[in-house]
Amino acid sequence: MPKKQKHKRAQSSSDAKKRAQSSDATPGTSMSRPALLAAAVCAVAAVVLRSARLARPEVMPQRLTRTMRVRHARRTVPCATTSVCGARPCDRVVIDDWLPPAEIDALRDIARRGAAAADAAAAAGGPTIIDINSGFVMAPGARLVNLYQAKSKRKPFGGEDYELYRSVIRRLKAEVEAAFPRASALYFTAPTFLTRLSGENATWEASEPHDEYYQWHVDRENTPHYEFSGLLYLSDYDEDFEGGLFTYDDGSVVEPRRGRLNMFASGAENKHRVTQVTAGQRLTLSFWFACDPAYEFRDFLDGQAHARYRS
Ligand SMILES: O=C(O)CCC(=O)C(=O)O
Ligand SMILES: [Fe+2]
Repeated sequence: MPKKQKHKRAQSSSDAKKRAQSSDATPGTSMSRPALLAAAVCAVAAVVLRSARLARPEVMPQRLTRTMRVRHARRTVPCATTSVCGARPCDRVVIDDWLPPAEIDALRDIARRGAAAADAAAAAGGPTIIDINSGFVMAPGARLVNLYQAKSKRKPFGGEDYELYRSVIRRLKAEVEAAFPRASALYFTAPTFLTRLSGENATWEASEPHDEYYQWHVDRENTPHYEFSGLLYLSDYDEDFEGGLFTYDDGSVVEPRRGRLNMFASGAENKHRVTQVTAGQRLTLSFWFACDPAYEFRDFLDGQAHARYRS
């Protein structure tokens, strides 16, 4: 070891000894008590600041692109109408990376298996709507298929699929209740869908009034007991598909991104539509919550059409 360096080491070890002997030093450290206290105060302040930053919602950008990653973006929107729920926020909230990629892939696979039931008869383009509860799959040009009444003995979904679906819905409920705090509970309601919007048939065109995804609409005007709407995107804008932007009528846009949870109050303040998908496939899980317990959909994977809600 070069002399100079040796000296430096020896010097610093004797310094350390001196510091340890000093009455101001904390046993086992080379820091004085005041310095240690200052460091602890700084560390606590950093944690407090960080959690304050995390607790503060971000403001939703006018166009939330796929590559932006928001932790909890909110736009405050005044309510356009009152509802049976009474006072509640009418905001729009987006949370990214809400579900881990493995669960997104599993939901994508459920959608793929469900949609396959209609594919033989359907034109590839347009929306395919899969109602996991009743088993109905609806696609343009195809007759209505019921997955649970199909002649084939092979059921499209198994126990693990249902378990995942139920668990996702349970977590969604907690998230919607946290995003839109109200005095009383919310109830998961029907219908709920996995939807595939396909751009693969260039000749397919949206037409009034049934292709409502592509038309301006208010969810509560279509289904009066909807209080809060939610969409969990299972595919990436510009990667998995083209077109397919979620657009509010005030011009703000949400680009779908895998794992992006898009929630909003279902009234006229949040009129929206989806622009036509022009290539690829766009997959979404859509769900709604009511505030009237009579519309609660308890055992929602019972294969029954949702003529009755509470089981
Ligand atoms: O898929 C979307 O982004 C929106 C779908 C929608 O508007 C609806 O299901 O009511
Ligand atoms: Fe909608």
